Amino acid sequence: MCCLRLPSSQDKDGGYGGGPGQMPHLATTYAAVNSLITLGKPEALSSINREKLYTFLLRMKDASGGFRMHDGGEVDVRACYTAISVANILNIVDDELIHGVGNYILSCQTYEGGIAGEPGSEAHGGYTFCGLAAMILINEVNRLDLLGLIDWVVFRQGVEGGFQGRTNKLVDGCYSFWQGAVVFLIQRLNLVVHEQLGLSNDLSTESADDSSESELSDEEEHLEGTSSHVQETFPLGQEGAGQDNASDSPKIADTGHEFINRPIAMRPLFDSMYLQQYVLLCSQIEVGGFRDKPGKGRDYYHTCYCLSGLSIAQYSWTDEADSPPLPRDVFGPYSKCLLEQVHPLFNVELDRYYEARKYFSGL
Ligand SMILES: CC(C)=CCC/C(C)=C/CC/C(C)=C/COP(=O)(O)OP(=O)(O)O
Ligand SMILES: [Zn+2]
Repeated sequence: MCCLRLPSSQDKDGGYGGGPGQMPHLATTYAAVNSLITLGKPEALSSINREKLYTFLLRMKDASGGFRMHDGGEVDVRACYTAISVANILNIVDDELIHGVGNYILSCQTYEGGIAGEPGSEAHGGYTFCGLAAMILINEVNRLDLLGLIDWVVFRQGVEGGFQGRTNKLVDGCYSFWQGAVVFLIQRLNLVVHEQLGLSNDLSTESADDSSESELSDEEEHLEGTSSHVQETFPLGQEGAGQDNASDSPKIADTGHEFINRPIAMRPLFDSMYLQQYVLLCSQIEVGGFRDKPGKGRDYYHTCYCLSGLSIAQYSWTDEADSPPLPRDVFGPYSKCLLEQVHPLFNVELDRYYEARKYFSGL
């Protein structure tokens, strides 16, 4: 099993390469850390040299505020996310690491509303997830134009049910996670969205009342009488009050934990059942594994991100972490198809995330 080789992929100066002897790289460091957390045993967690990893992360930091993927490598939003993700989950994040990251990511949000890999490039689902997740982790998500981002992402689900990565491109199973998770994260950002809409809490409550008087759509009926499901619109001034407000912001080390415990107050902005159908019926290969689309071969990357996207879709109607979806929100036989929930900011199984947090917060 490749994970047994991970300690030897750890560079003597910190970080992980793709294999033993290879140069440390942020993408493989992120993959190695998440793999060790998924293994979850103390031997796996204690094998990570956090002090050296921190110095590797600082070495990757660029004057622009962003991070580069490896020594002499490219600076992009993916590097910002992978650096901040491992720093947060390993409890080694500090002000020096996050300094300027928000400015860099902000400079990558495009006229379309999504986020590009670098300033001046095209908005893309992979980088949009990275940028949004990193901004949440550093407590600066209110600086993004979330209304523009919503406008962009809601049009990325194709008639096939899957998501495309960018405008006018084909759908692909891996974007089930990259784009699906963007929506899943936005569902927990209702207060920032409301602020950017210029709605006060009172107005929001009024709009909730108004909509309850209007004729119910199919989705609204879906929500009727389901106490374990999200409200039709935001119950502001109740749960989540003060979130994303500088004075009440969680400490940077706690952002990943605080975020998952936010109640969802916004229904999904994509068709979750249709996405599940794309993943299971179009991306899945009968002999096992997942692919981009019919006609393509399976690979580990698409298997990982199709499954993570499927989990995101299955849990998109639940209103709190750890509560299981209703059978009607899961496509296919419940006992056979229901997946574990993933943490939407780190893409590791939620239970393993909690174990890792317990372990690393005690160090
Ligand atoms: C954490 C981590 C490693 C993040 C990676 C994020 C990610 C998936 C970035 C996308 C990269 C990219 C430009 C793909 C376009 O490929 P394409 O032109 O073949 O595909 P497209 O037609 O779907 O755009
Ligand atoms: Zn893909």
